[in-house]
Amino acid sequence: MAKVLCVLYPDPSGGYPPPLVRDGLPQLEHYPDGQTLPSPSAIDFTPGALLGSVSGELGLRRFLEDAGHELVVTADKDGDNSEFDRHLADADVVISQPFWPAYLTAERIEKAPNLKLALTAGIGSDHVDLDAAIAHGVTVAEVTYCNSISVAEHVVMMILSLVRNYLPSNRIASEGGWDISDCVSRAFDLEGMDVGTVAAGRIGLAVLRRLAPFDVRLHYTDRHRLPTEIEQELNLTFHESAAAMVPHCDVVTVNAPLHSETRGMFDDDLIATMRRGAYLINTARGLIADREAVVRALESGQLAGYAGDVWYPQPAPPDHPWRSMPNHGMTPHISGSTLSAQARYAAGTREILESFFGGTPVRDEYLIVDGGKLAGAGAHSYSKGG
Ligand SMILES: NC(=O)c1ccc[n+]([C@@H]2O[C@H](COP(=O)([O-])OP(=O)(O)OC[C@H]3O[C@@H](n4cnc5c(N)ncnc54)[C@H](O)[C@@H]3O)[C@@H](O)[C@H]2O)c1
Repeated sequence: MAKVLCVLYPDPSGGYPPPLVRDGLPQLEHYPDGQTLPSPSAIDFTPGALLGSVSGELGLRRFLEDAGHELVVTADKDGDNSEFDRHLADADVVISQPFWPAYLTAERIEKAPNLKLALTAGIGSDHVDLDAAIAHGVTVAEVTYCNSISVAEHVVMMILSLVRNYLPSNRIASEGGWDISDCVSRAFDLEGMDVGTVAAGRIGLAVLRRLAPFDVRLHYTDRHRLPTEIEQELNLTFHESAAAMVPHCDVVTVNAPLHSETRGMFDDDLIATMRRGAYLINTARGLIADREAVVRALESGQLAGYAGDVWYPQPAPPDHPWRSMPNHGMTPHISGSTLSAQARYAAGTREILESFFGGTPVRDEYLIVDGGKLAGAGAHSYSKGG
């Protein structure tokens, strides 16, 4: 029987469970491109409940224990003496969410001789050293599409928040003020702007689709070009690279995975080629943007705003400069962990575990690494040497 080690974020400060805000969730039929929703044999949770924190256990305990497996759930993931490290030594499966990532470094994979499956309850498996997983025959899987639309909605929200100067204006209202000049001296309409996405995969394309009605000019770059019908439908301008695209944009959104080609992409040099006063929204991964370069660009006014929910490391330390830089709209890593998304990735996690323990193939679109190489969604979207 297997030992499943699951790393989740801490419970709410007010205790678990938090009060239910709404009754149930809307029913979806399938994902926008027709991909089937997660399809485990059953679920042992109520959709809409908080599943991603320690006491939520992704709704997995009954299923795993009934099958005779051991489930260990912890939020204690960092430092040499963490509970995660102690249990990793004989774990067969590690489950982690990108919001509170258990960094599966090469050293940690080395110390986990039984490890066969690293499962991301969410999307984005860069917290796993993929080269080490390849070398050690560890399968890496994630719940592809589970929160792509959740993130796309968040991106649209943050673009509008920055361009219209929403957050400072909300603060002024909350604090009893009526300083209209202060609110509007940084506020613009999005209409007519050039908006570009670095990557037009599930999230990037969903952002483009959602922005089209705003009467903006849409741009994208991706290593896979979109079908001509989609380019024509959305009137997209394709660019060969991010470097070729960003000088033409007022707003840039980053929606690519973190790997060798994207690490540190938004550095001083690339940001210097952007339009003065451009906005940069990064909900992909913190390390795609150079931490200090972003701060410098906001301080100089080269960027008018930066927003996102991804940092490095996570959780970010209290003195991380992105917490205090000017004109930012940062949040903790939340965009892909709405209660709606949690229901999908908890179900998808169970689906992957059912395949893994049942000896049937994990859906190809869920695979990042398998059989000692990049596979499935991983082969499409990642490069080795991340
Ligand atoms: N903030 C969050 O909560 C959150 C949630 C989900 C995903 N994400 C991040 O967003 C990423 C994308 O998610 P998705 O669902 O759209 O995945 P996806 O696999 O559908 O799309 C990724 C796209 O990136 C493209 N790409 C890869 N390398 C590139 C490069 N060097 N230049 C340009 N394009 C490149 C791929 O061709 C693909 O089209 C994830 O890998 C993850 O890092 C963040």
